[in-house]
Amino acid sequence: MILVTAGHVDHGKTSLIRALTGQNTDRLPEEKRRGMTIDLGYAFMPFADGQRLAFIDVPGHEKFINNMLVGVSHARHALLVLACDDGVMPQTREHLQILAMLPLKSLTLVLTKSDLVERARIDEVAAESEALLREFALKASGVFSVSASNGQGIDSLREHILALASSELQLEKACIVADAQQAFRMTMDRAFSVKGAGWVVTGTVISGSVKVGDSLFSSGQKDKLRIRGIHCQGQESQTALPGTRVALNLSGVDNHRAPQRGDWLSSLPQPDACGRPVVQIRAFEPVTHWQSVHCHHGAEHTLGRISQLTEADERGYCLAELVLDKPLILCQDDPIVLRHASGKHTLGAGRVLALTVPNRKKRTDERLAFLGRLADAKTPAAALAHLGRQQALAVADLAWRWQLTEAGLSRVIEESGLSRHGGFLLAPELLEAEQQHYLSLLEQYHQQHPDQLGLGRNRLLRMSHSKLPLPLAVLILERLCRDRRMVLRGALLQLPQHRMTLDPQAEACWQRLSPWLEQQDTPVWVTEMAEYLELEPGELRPLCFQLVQQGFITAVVKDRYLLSSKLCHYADLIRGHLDQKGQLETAEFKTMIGLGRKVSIQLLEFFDRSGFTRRKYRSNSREIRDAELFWSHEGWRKNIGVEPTRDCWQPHPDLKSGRLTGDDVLPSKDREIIENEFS
Ligand SMILES: Nc1nc2c(ncn2[C@@H]2O[C@H](COP(=O)(O)OP(=O)(O)OP(=O)(O)O)[C@@H](O)[C@H]2O)c(=O)[nH]1
Repeated sequence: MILVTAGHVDHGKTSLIRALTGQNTDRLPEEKRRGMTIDLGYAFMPFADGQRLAFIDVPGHEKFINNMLVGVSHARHALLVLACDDGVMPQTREHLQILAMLPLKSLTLVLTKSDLVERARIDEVAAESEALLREFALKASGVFSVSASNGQGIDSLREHILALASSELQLEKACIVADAQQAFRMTMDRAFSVKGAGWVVTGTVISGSVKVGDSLFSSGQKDKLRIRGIHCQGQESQTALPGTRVALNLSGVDNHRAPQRGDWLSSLPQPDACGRPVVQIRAFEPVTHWQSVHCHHGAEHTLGRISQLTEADERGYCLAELVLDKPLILCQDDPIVLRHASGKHTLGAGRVLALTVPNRKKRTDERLAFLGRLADAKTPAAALAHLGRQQALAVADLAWRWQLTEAGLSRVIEESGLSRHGGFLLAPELLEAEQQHYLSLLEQYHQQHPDQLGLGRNRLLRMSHSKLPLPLAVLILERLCRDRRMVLRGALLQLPQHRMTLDPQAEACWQRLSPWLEQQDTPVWVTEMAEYLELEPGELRPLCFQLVQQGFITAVVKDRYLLSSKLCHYADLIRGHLDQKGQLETAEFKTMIGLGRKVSIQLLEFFDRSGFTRRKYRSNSREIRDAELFWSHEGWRKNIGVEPTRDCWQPHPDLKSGRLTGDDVLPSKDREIIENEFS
C-alpha cells in the first residue's frame, strides 16, 4: 500500500512522515537548506508479515505543483495535512480538488502542530476542514490531531494507518485473480544511473506484476529492457506487485536516449502517442471552448486546448476533445488533471474515453450519445460492448486500451457478447446489418443488370462505402458465401437465386452465332465472328463477355473463343488419354483433335492455366495436375454444390478452394483483359 501526503506548504507533511517512520523524505541538498520539499520524497514503514508501507511526500508550495501531481497521480490512499494554526489555506483546497478527481480508497485528515494551539482551535480547524471535504463530496476515513514536535497523536494515527493497510492487504489477496489478468504498467518518476549497476528507474506500479528477468517495453527505447533487479516498497524483491513503489534495475537501455521522468514501462507494446483524446471532463469552474490548459498525465505534462463537444451539465461534467501540444501515451479511462494556463489553479480532470477522433461529424447527436454511454460504462466489458455496436474493433488494439493480458482480454471479450471474426470484433447486430447491406446491393445490381453474372468482390466493397477494415469486409463476404446467402461464381459474387438473362439484342445475336460456332472445331477470333454477324469487333466484344459469363463460350486466348461444350470435349479426350497413358505429348494432342500445331499449343496452355493439366519441367508432355480438382459437369456440381447457370461447360471453381481470388471461369490473365476493357 502507498500513502501519499497532500496539503499547504509548511503544514508539516515531511515532519509527520519523519515522526511516523523515522525517515527524512527531503533528500536534495536544496530541500535541506531551504527546509522545503521541492521534489517527491519516499519513506517506508514495516508492517505485518514482512510487508512494508510506502509513503510519498509531495511538495506543498504552489510552484512545485507539477511534482505534487506526479506523486499523487496513481494514489489510492491519502493523508490530507492541515496545520492547526493556519487552518485551510489555498494549496489545502487545491490539493483536495486534485485528490477529489482520483479514485481514492481512503482519505485521512491529519491536523498537525496541535502543540501550538488550544483545543478549541483544533475543533474549529477540524470542523472547517470537514466542511471543505463535503464541498468535494469526500469523506474522511479518520480525523487525527497530532504534533510532530511532542509526538502527541502519532501513535493513534500509526494504528489507523496499519488498520487501513491490513484491510487493504485482505482486499489485495481477494483481487489477486483479477490482477493476474492485468498487464504490467508503470510510469517513471525518477531515473538515474548507479555506478556498477546501470540504470535504475522508480515509480508506482499501476497494474499487473513483473519479476526479475522479465522484459518490458519502454517509451523512447528502441528495444525491450530487461529487469536485472527489483526493489519493492524499499526492499529487495523478486517481484513487483500492483500498487507498490518499485525501483527497477534495467539493462538494454539505448545509449542515445536515457530513461526520464514521464516514460512508461509496460509488458505490452506501446501504441503511438495520442494527440487528440476524447475525454469526459469534470470541472470545478466553467471551462470555455478552445481554452488553453496544462494537462498532467502520469508523470508527463503538456500544454493543450479544450475543444468542447458538449456544454457542462449541472455537476460540471462535459465531453471534450483535448488538442495536445505534445501527444501522450494513453489508455482507456486514464485520468488527466487539467490546470489553468496561468498555472495558478486546478480546473478539473478528464477521463480518457476514446483515442481516435473522426475528422467530421464529431458533434452529431448520435456520436455524443455514444460517448455518453461509453462514459457511463462501468466495466471494460460494458465499454467494449458499446464500442462494438458502433464500429469494428481490432483485437490487437484492445489489450493496450484496457491493459489486459491475453487471458484477461479473452474474458472481457466473452463478457462483452461481441463476436470475433479473424482479428476483429463486431456486435452481432452490426454484422447482420453489414451482411444485409451487401445482399441488398447485390440484389439491386441483379435487377439493374439481369444480363450480368454478378459483381466482383472489390467492386461490391467499393459500392458499399463500407467503413469496415478491408480484411474484415472480405471475411464477411466469405461468411455469406459459406452460409449460401451469396454464391461465388468464378470471381463474381451473385445471389443464389439469380439467373442471368441475355438482353434481347444479345439473345438475337447468340441465336445466329451458336449454330455457326457449333460447326467450328478451331477457336475463332472475334474478328471472324464479327464478320459472320456483319458487326464491328468493338460491338461484339461486350456480347462475348456476356457469353463467357454465361459459360457458353470460353476465351482460349485473348479475343479467340471456342464453344465451352467443345472445350469440355477436348478436356474429356485429354483425360481419357492421360488415364490410359499417364502423359500427353503436344504432338499426340494435335493428332487427337486434328487441328494445327499453334492452336493445339494454345489449347494446352489454356488447360495448364486453368489448373487442369501441368506441363512437365523442360518437356513437351502434360500430366493431370490434380485428379480431385478435375472438372466436368459432375465434378463441378460436386465441388461447389450448385447447378451451373445453364447446362454448359464450366471450369473448376479454382484451385484455391473457393477463396475470392478471381482466377476461375476464365484464366486470370484473360479475365483481367476482358474486365478492364468492358466493365
Ligand atoms: N511546533 C510544531 N512544528 C512543526 C510541527 N510539524 C512541523 N513543524 C514545523 O513546521 C515547519 C514545516 O514543516 P515541514 O514538515 O517541512 O512542512 P511540509 O508541509 O513538509 O513543507 P513542504 O513540504 O515544503 O510543503 C518546520 O519548521 C517544522 O519543524 C508540529 O507538529 N509542531
